[in-house]
Amino acid sequence: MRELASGIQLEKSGSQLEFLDEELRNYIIAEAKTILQIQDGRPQLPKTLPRFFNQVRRIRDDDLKFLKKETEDPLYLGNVRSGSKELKTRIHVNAREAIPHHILIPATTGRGKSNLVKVMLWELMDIENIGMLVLDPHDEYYGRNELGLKDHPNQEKLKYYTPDASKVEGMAYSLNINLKSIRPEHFDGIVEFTSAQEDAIKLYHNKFGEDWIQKIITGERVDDQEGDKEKVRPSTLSVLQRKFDNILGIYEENGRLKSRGGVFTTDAGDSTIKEVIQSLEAGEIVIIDTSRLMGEAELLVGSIIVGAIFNKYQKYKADGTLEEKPIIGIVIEEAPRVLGKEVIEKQGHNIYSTVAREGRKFNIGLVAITQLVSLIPRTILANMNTKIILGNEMSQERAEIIASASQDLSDDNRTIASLDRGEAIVTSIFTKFAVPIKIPLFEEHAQEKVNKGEDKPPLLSYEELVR
Ligand SMILES: Nc1ncnc2c1ncn2[C@@H]1O[C@H](COP(=O)(O)OP(=O)(O)OP(=O)(O)O)[C@@H](O)[C@H]1O
Repeated sequence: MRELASGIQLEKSGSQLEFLDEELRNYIIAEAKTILQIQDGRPQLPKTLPRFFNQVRRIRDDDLKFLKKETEDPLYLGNVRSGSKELKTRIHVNAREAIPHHILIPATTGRGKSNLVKVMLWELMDIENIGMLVLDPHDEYYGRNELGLKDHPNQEKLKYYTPDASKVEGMAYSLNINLKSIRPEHFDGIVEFTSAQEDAIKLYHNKFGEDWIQKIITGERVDDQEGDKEKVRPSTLSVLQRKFDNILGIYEENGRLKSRGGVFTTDAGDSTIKEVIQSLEAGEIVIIDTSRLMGEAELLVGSIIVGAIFNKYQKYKADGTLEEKPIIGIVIEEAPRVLGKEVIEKQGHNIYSTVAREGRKFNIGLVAITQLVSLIPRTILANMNTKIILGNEMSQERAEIIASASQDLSDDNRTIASLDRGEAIVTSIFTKFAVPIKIPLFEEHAQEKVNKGEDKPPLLSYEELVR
């Protein structure tokens, strides 16, 4: 009947077409898919179909009581969504489980990735024993000039490193990294060197130890044993000098080393890396404002920190103390820069791809954000056991996301394309089914808590109490 009516509509009267009995003829076809069966209040994977002619209705909060059971270390992601209707039921994952199993946030631009990460970090500020390293290329999480993590009531758990700390109101640390903190392996898989350049680096490192970069930049000669032949060709040395200038902003002028941007230096920042690692090991959230760094320098800073943490955690595992240590999470934007197939094939593994493959054993996980999932190898995608899928209009990307999801999303291709800002689907080995959620807008979500904190009566001093 409907098909016939639509034919008439096309050919003749269009929307002016009148039905004698409109109510009777109009109907909506809904396709249903069984995702979960609730038996005695407990969710189970469905083995049977609902009865024929069973009543169909929209989901209600009451139906989701089983989700309300207390999760340990709950990381709130948003509320359950039915279409674009938001329910009251809140969705949490256990942060201590989900982070070491890696979280992937795939989305095209403008769909609310940054907002989601802000909400997640805000929530993590309340959870103990989780250290988060946040490489922040847009300097958007701390909230320098607007509401941000700095406004959280637990702000002492936050450490913010930025190149211009003195200009920041509130507690900020200078992002200075001494060249001596950088070792050749920190560049692995991040910066491409020819084999001649790699040999030169090895030679300088062997000969000058932690001063190796400095000596390359000042062009110190490395002569070979026989004394008459240079082991490093001048052209190789000058390419290395140019690379370090580009990446680190370090160059020589009138016999002195200069630092463009001031992040990498020779005269400060001896303890920065050590302090960051201490904070992470104390379960704090460390934001590194990398907005002034070149992409490679940002990855390098992360590589130095993550490499050191990874080594430490390997040792903790070996000596049986790993479980006493906080979980470590690393937030990285544009993840294909380090997890991309091409990058790994061409430049070999880097510390981030090592964490993606092996971090779970050492309680270290990634929160990887990307617009282009298809660039990441399936083996790595399959290892990312929680995916918070935001809207994506690129069909190839959707296909990859669906193929690597923890639940069957094969019918959800169009749904993913039409997800509005802040709407997402959470698919995870830690949820029984792929849950559609609405992520709150950070400003509203955070303001609620800030206001609540302000409503609290001020703490009384001892004198006031005994008076
Ligand atoms: N959960 C949400 N509810 C309502 N509005 C949202 C939500 N998330 C994001 N928005 C709005 O959408 C816009 C884009 O958000 P956001 O910057 O988080 O997106 P993005 O994916 O990180 O974008 P980009 O890739 O450009 O950084 C913002 O103006 C924000 O206010």
